[in-house]
Amino acid sequence: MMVDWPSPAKLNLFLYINGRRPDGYHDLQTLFQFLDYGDTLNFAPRQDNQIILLTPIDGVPNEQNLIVRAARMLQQFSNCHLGADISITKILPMGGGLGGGSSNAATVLVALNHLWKCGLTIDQLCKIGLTLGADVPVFIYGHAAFAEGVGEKLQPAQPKEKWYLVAHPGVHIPTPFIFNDPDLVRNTPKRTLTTLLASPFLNDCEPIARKRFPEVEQLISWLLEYAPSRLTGTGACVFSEFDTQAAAVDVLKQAPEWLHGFVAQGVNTSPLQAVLSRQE
Ligand SMILES: C[C@](O)(CO)[C@H](O)COP(=O)(O)OP(=O)(O)OC[C@H]1O[C@@H](n2ccc(N)nc2=O)[C@H](O)[C@@H]1O
Ligand SMILES: Nc1ncnc2c1ncn2[C@@H]1O[C@H](COP(=O)(O)OP(=O)(O)OP(=O)(O)O)[C@@H](O)[C@H]1O
Repeated sequence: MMVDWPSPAKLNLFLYINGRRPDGYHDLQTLFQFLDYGDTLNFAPRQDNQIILLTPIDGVPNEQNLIVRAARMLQQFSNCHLGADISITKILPMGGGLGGGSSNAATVLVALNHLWKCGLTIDQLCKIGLTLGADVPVFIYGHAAFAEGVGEKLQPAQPKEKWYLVAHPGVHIPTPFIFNDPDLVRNTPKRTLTTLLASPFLNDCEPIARKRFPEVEQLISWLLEYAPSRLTGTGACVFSEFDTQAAAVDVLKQAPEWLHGFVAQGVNTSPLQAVLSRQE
C-alpha cells in the first residue's frame, strides 16, 4: 500500500529580528510549531535515476520546484542511483508564511532517505535542507523548536498545543519584500528563551506587513476583536489562537465573505515524524 507522507504547515508563534548579517540574511529568534494540517506527498521509487513530479504546481516550473530540487540534492549527496515518481496534494497557500515549500522539501528528503535507504543522519539532511530554504531544517527535525541564527540553530520547545484559525488575506508577500523594507525593525535585543516565553508573543515583520498591505491590516483588525492574532513568518497568513476547536470554528463561521481560512491544531511533534516512526 502506498504511504501518505505528510508535509505540514508551520507557524512562527513569535518572530524577532536581531540583526542583519554581512551576507544580507537576518539573524532571528523564532518559536516554531507545526500544524496538524498540510500537503500530502506520495513516492514510488524508480530503478532509473529520474525524478518525475507527476502533479506539477501551477506557476512553479518542475525544475524550480523544491520537491524536485530536494530529491536531486539527496541523489547527489548520498550517491544514490535510484529515482522516484512523486505526487503531491497541495492544500497550503503558497507564499503564505506557512512554510509550504520548505515543508515539501523536508518531506522529500526524509521520505526518500528512508525509501532509497541512503542512511543519511538528521543532521546531514538538515544541512542539505538549509541550502534549499531557511525553514527546511525545522521540518526535518520534526519537533516544535526555538530557532536562532537564520532559523537553523534549533532547540526543542513545548509551546501549548492550541487551536488556530489560520486566515489568508488574499495577497502574496514575497519574503524578500519584508526583509528588504527600510522600516523593518532589525535590532530587537536577543533574549533567552525563558524570557521570551514569559513575554507577550510578537512578530517584528507584522508592522511592515500591516503598513504595506491594507488587506493584512483589515484581516488582523477583524480577528483581534475575537482572539489574540498575529502574522506568521513574513506573511501573508495570520493566525488567531483558541483553547478549543469549537471556539475557533465558531469565529470562522461568523467571518465575512472575504476571509478565507481554516482551523487546525498546533502540534509539537510533526505529523511527518509520526509517519516516519511507523515505517522504521
Ligand atoms: C522568516 C521565516 O519564514 C521564518 O520562519 C523564514 O526564515 C523564511 O524562510 P524562507 O522563506 O525559506 O526564506 P529563504 O528562501 O531562505 O530566503 C528568502 C529571502 O529572504 C531573506 N531572508 C530569509 C531568511 C532570513 N533569516 N533572512 C533573510 O534576509 C533573504 O533575502 C532571502 O534571499
Ligand atoms: N513545492 C513547492 N511548494 C510551494 N512553493 C514552492 C514549491 N517549490 C517552489 N516554490 C516557490 O517558493 C515560493 C514560496 O513558497 P512557500 O509556500 O514555501 O512560502 P512561504 O509559506 O511564505 O514560506 P516561508 O514561511 O518559508 O516564507 C512560492 O511562491 C513558489 O514560487
